Amino acid sequence: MSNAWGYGPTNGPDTWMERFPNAKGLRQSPINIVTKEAQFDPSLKPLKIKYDPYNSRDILNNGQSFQVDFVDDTDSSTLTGGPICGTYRLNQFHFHWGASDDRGSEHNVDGAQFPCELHLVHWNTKYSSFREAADKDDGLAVIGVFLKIGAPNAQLQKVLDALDFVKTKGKQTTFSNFDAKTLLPHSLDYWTYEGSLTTPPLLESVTWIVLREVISVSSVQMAKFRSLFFTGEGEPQISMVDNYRPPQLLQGRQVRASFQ
Ligand SMILES: NCCOCCOCCNC(=O)c1ccc(S(N)(=O)=O)cc1
Ligand SMILES: [Zn+2]
Repeated sequence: MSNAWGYGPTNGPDTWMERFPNAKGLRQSPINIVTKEAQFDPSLKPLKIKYDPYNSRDILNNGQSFQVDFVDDTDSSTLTGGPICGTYRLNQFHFHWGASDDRGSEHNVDGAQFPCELHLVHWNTKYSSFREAADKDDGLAVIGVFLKIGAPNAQLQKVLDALDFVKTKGKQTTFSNFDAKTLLPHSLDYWTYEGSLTTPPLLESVTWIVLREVISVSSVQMAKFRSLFFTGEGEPQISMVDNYRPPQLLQGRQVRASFQ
């Protein structure tokens, strides 16, 4: 397993194309969003987000990030409207962050990086499961939310308090009754483009929906993210930081805006 992909000097994003040919695909993510080149599309609908706290299940350190998993066997936590057709179910959310506050997000805006980026991952219910949807052109929709250094975020703190129990790879613990909607900013204005998973297998199946408005996170809270480890219990500790893929080529894709 030593050749597993990761974010280190020998298994990081620049090596991924060796085992995951999608890395050289034409709809890879993340990207740098050049705001002046994003075209307002009046046909884009408002996002409709309905999350039921009852569906939150557990929190897991998967060795690349940590994720909060949701029970997705009913349509009780869904994304509809926006650029997508049909109903997509919330499967999990997770984050990407840096070793310091000057980097960490995957998408950039006009060349600027944020210290952290939240991804809420949804799958198209025209397919029978996340796994079946994961490699379809219209299989997944991910909402990206930037975190900016500012006031402490009380809703985020509920997630961060659980990190003490999932410090190392493979650890998980129950995480119930969490309302993911409380992590969203007031405005649901967004940019959208066709892209991919930002980690191997880099499947080109994601409609990206990146929110324009940021949510806040304090520097102390960012230090909590950095207290996790990529490595498993009993292994030499490697801090879980800089778990982000840099921006990829646009390859002629259009980024649309839901706002003027
Ligand atoms: N293992 C072969 C089949 O793979 C199925 C899909 O990959 C499953 C694991 N990866 C993910 O679920 C997954 C989900 C979201 C993102 S991201 N960062 O693009 O939001 C990246 C990865
Ligand atoms: Zn992600």
